[in-house]
Amino acid sequence: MRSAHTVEQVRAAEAELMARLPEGTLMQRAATGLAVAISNFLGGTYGARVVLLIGSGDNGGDALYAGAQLARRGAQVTAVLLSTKTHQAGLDALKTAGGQAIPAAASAGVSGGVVREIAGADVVVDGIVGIGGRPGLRPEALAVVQVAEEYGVPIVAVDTPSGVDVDTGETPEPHVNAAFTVTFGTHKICHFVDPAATACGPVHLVDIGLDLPPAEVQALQAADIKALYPVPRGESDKYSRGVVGLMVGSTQYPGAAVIATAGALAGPVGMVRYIGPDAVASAVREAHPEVVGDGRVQAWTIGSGLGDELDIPRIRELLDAEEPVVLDADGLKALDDAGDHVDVLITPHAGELSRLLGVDRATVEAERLKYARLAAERFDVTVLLKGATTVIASPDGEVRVNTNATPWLATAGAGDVLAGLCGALLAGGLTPLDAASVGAYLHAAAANLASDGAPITAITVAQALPEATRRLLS
Ligand SMILES: NC(=O)C1=CN([C@@H]2O[C@H](COP(=O)(O)OP(=O)(O)OC[C@H]3O[C@@H](n4cnc5c(N)ncnc54)[C@H](O)[C@@H]3O)[C@@H](O)[C@H]2O)[C@@H](O)CC1
Ligand SMILES: [K+]
Repeated sequence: MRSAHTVEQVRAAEAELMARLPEGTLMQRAATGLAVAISNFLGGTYGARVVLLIGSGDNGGDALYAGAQLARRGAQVTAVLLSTKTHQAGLDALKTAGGQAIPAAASAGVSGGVVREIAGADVVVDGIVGIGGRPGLRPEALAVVQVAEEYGVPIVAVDTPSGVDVDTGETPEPHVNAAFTVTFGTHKICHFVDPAATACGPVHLVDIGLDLPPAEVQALQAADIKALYPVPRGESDKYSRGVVGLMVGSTQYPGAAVIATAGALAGPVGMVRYIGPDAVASAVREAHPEVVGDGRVQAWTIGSGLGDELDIPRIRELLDAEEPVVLDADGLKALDDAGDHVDVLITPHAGELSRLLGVDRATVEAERLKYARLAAERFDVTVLLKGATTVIASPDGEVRVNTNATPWLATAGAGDVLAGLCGALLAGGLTPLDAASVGAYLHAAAANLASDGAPITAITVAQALPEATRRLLS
């Protein structure tokens, strides 16, 4: 499991550890991890040209000490100082190791010397701000970052890409877009939650020995998902494995029923029931002869592709009943904020969540964590907010993210597969939070297998689910 902590939690853990260690130990640990990551990225240090962008705080200190280590191993290192205040001991270490430092600005804009240094660099190190930073870049920082972007020089973010909102993953202002990020002690929320997560690139975690409290946000990994998956036991039969009922698709969108059913059949259940118009039920049985009609179920998937044919009173009855429900797409129109919905998992994309909450879509996309949490609290449901990184928020405040998706998964019907699969996982006995976590992970894993760098369709994702599950469980 990967854990992300808040700035406040990290600061407290750092303070506690720093009090027990000789001064500067943590920063040296951070700088060494950073220097190793940069050296690996460059494929060696000798003769490499490294430019450090240095802000006023300890984030710059990390970059300066790492720069000193790289200089000692033969790199040509230049620190561009963005503030009148600089981490002095780090700067002294860099100079002692043979590095140089130059101020960023000339009287008008970035100095020609700085532009030449950046243009000729193999890598630029963003030590502008870390966890002490507010969102946005000051004009002089923005100007040098733009020079690096213009010349296509990869930027390594120290701890966090400067300019992002560390605790929310929001990017309301200009920020660094990193080729990769090297962080210390634990992940921060911006590493997991988009849009900031995208700005981080791959994130390398350097252990500096922090003793941390429970995380604010967790990203489950393959081993965690494997441990949650409801594998049938010797004594299981088709009923004890769980039966899921699907109330999805319509004469308007019969394909949604076929696709969601394919997702459910690839889940851990023993049986799938389909409830819908006769013509759609025939199409479902033609594609999947094993599907049966109405009867007792352990969980429902409701809503994908219902179009205008949704029966809101009937859906509300099922939401209030004992069996857990996955509520997707058009079915979300039946959700109200009265009643007990703790066994309900909703699977909106940003547009659907924006309609539920009465805010515009761009706002939800910009503040995904906030609105996923808000909806979980307001409707007393677990929310799976779809996107490049999926945010899953439970009504008791627990938050998980899923980060293994491929952009190829943004294809019509993919959400129907996910809804069917999550319903099967609920019927298999998982809690809404775990069903959402396992469902999002396997859905993305199947998409990666099906795609392998090429376009995919929803059905091919559903068809790849058994292989993705096999690889997970083997
Ligand atoms: N103290 C230590 O021993 C350790 C520090 N660490 C490093 O220290 C960093 C935190 O250092 P600091 O607390 O000094 O804070 P930062 O270096 O993140 O920020 C420094 C200062 O920049 C100014 N600032 C805020 N927003 C800005 C913006 N948008 N543009 C320009 N300037 C802005 C503020 O005055 C802020 O205090 C971590 O991110 C990490 O890189 C880690 O190495 C772990 C150990
Ligand atoms: K940074």
